[in-house]
Amino acid sequence: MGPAMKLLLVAAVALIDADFRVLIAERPEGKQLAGMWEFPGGKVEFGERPEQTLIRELREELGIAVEEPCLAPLTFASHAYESFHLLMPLYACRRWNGFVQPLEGQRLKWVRPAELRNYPMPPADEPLIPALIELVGAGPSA
Ligand SMILES: Nc1nc2c([nH]c(=O)n2[C@H]2C[C@H](O)[C@@H](COP(=O)(O)OP(=O)(O)OP(=O)(O)O)O2)c(=O)[nH]1
Repeated sequence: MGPAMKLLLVAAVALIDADFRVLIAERPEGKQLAGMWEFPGGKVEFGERPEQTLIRELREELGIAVEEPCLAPLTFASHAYESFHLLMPLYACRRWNGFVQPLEGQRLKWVRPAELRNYPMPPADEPLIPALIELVGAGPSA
């Protein structure tokens, strides 16, 4: 065993629209992994369940309201970054209230799962793409 590594729990969600596209957001300048495209979400705070984290983050970051039964577990990432080990459940969500807005100034894109590979994503995210393709299909352009 190597030195003890901090385990970081982050909840993420693939919002899926009526055209079978998935929402990704660009990580802003100044943050770790800046310029990479990621799924909305964030760190699970003390006392939170991952579903509560997502409901909170989706309200804060995108201005939409999601109900817990609409968050379906899809897959997860387990990835060793240099200074922590990321454990990141990825949920899928097709229903929400309100319109997605970039409330934190982040760039947003709706993309077909098969096109996710055209966007630089954090290394933890790449293994998650096949599960999304499987779930919603690659789309007509693939
Ligand atoms: N939300 C999200 N985070 C991801 C993904 N892939 C991935 O490696 N991460 C990592 C990046 C961060 O280290 C961590 C998420 O933390 P965060 O977004 O809540 O926090 P942050 O690094 O922006 O820092 P902070 O200022 O909010 O503390 O998980 C992803 O698809 N979505």
